[in-house]
Amino acid sequence: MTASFPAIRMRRGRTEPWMRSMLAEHRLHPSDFILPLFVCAGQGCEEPIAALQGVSRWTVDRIGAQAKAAAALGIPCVALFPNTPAGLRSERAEEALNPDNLICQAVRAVKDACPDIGVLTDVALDPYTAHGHDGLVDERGRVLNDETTAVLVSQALVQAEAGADIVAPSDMMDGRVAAIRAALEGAGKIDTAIMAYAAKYASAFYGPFRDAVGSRGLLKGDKRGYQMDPANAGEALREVALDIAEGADMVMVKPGLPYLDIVAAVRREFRLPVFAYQVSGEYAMIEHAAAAGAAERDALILETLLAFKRAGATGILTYHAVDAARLIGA
Ligand SMILES: NCC(=O)CCC(=O)O
Ligand SMILES: [Mg+2]
Repeated sequence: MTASFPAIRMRRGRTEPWMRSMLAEHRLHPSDFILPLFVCAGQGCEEPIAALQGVSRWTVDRIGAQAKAAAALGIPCVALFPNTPAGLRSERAEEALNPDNLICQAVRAVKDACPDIGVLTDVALDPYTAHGHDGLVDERGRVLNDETTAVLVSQALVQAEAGADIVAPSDMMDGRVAAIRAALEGAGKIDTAIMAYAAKYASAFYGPFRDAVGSRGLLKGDKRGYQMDPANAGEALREVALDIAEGADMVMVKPGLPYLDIVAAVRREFRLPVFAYQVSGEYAMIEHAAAAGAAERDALILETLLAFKRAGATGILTYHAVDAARLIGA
């Protein structure tokens, strides 16, 4: 017999839906997602965010219902972000330490409405500074590392005290994970976890988020003095190794899709949960592509999210979490 047929027919595994389902190496589940929620001042309000079509800011009295709806879909955790009123933003971000600020009120509201969902809060000063940077700045406009870390420690404690389950330093200061861990232990907050934004890149994909939290136009200069250079991969592994050594329970890579090589490398190198943040610009690209008729929205959502799983992500922070959980229908 002549070998006039392919020795191996890969297509046999693709013939029928049941076969494809049986052989799938990765799949999406609602428990893969963390839903970011934006909080605004006021009462009884939903404020649609123009730059993030389909995403809104919610007042504290309405945030609990959003978390409840997410939990009902099987989403295990929400990430809360405040749009601090302009009058409360300052050079030194004092409002970040107010135990009754928007974020603390929102944490309590979510916990009241839905005790079973996890609450993650961002530790960084950009929603509270008048200059839009994640930390305190010197007279030349450079972000001060150790002075900022001291404020971040207090901010993390205030959030943990309000009930945050996971504090997520997103500032990229050196040494802040160790300082926050030590302070949490000292305060008896031994179960408050730290998800370190370990490899956060200085990215062009954050634009719509700055609208969402009201810091667009405030930023003086850029964040390249503390966030990572998109040119670098090895440096990301060093950042992750440091955050692990300092006591991070889980790490994050951000943005998401353009940095899947980093997610995959972190997964290969380390044995701890690694999350990816599909950021606002990625969300906007999908929404705009779908609105322009370039591609089918639901398919884009599911394919991009599945790509994170394939790369090795434990979970994904995504503004599409609710849509995706509905689409999966698990
Ligand atoms: N610390 C949280 C973010 O910076 C989010 C960025 C985005 O969604 O563009
Ligand atoms: Mg670092």
